[in-house]
Amino acid sequence: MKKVLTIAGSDCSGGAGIQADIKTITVHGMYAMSVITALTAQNTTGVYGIFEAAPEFVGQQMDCVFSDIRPDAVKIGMVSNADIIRVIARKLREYAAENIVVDPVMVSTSGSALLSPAAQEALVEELLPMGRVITPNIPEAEALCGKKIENRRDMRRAAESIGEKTGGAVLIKGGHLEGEACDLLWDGGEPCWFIAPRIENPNTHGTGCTLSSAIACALAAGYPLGEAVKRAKAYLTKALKAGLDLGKGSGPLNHMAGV
Ligand SMILES: Nc1ncnc2c1ncn2[C@@H]1O[C@H](COP(=O)(O)OP(=O)(O)OP(=O)(O)O)[C@@H](O)[C@H]1O
Ligand SMILES: Cc1ncc(CO)c(N)n1
Repeated sequence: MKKVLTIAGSDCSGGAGIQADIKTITVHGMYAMSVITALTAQNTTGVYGIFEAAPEFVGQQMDCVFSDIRPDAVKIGMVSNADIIRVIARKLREYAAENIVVDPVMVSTSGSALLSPAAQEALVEELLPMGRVITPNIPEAEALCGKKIENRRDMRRAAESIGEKTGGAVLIKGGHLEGEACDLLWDGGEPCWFIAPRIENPNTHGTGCTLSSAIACALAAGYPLGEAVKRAKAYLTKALKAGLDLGKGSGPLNHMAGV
């Protein structure tokens, strides 16, 4: 059985973060492991509290995972502070982790900041260059390239500029633009578009977490990056289309509907 590790924050409401990742990995028929960087008190209406893990404890969790059950792929989500980011980067290097997908989580779907400015800098310097692919959404891509993104042309320019900075592939998710749900993968050559119809479903809590863990699963299964993104997007689209409607705000996906 393939093993996939998620390094992320806990979402007690179950739709994003560690919980979304474990559900996604499990329905892909893979063995899920988790290194928890922070506990969040959140639900479909917002993030109300964040309790960060001590950096040494994040390191200890990584030692326990890598020294025993080596992951075939690693997904990184919310990492919250610079010291945690540095420990994660050091341990990933120490264990020569493979197939790393970094979702540079900065803001929640509900608009709350999940990353401090100092942590943003550490993320860019230390963690993004380790990713086989990084998966910013539109506001995150804007923060990373310092320019506004309003259309597909802007997405293309941003992907190239971010990719040149980090040295790896970039998938910019277009969920926050209007019209079709277009994501752009840039891996050094001609960019590749992944286009799905926009689903009229306001319940999009955890779409980004779910997509990045599904990409990690496909990489663990041995698919090349383009195929991994294609499969992950198909999974995400099905999970969104299933039309689960829970909570008072932007609700979660049906992770079970995707496979
Ligand atoms: N209404 C929608 N219909 C179809 N696909 C969507 C829709 N909204 C988002 N997506 C897709 O979901 C994936 C995640 O994109 P999105 O831009 O929502 O990420 P995100 O903001 O990081 O997510 P989150 O912060 O909610 O976890 C992308 O593949 C995007 O195209
Ligand atoms: C813990 C966590 N990670 C990521 C997101 C992004 O949606 C969230 N809301 N919560």
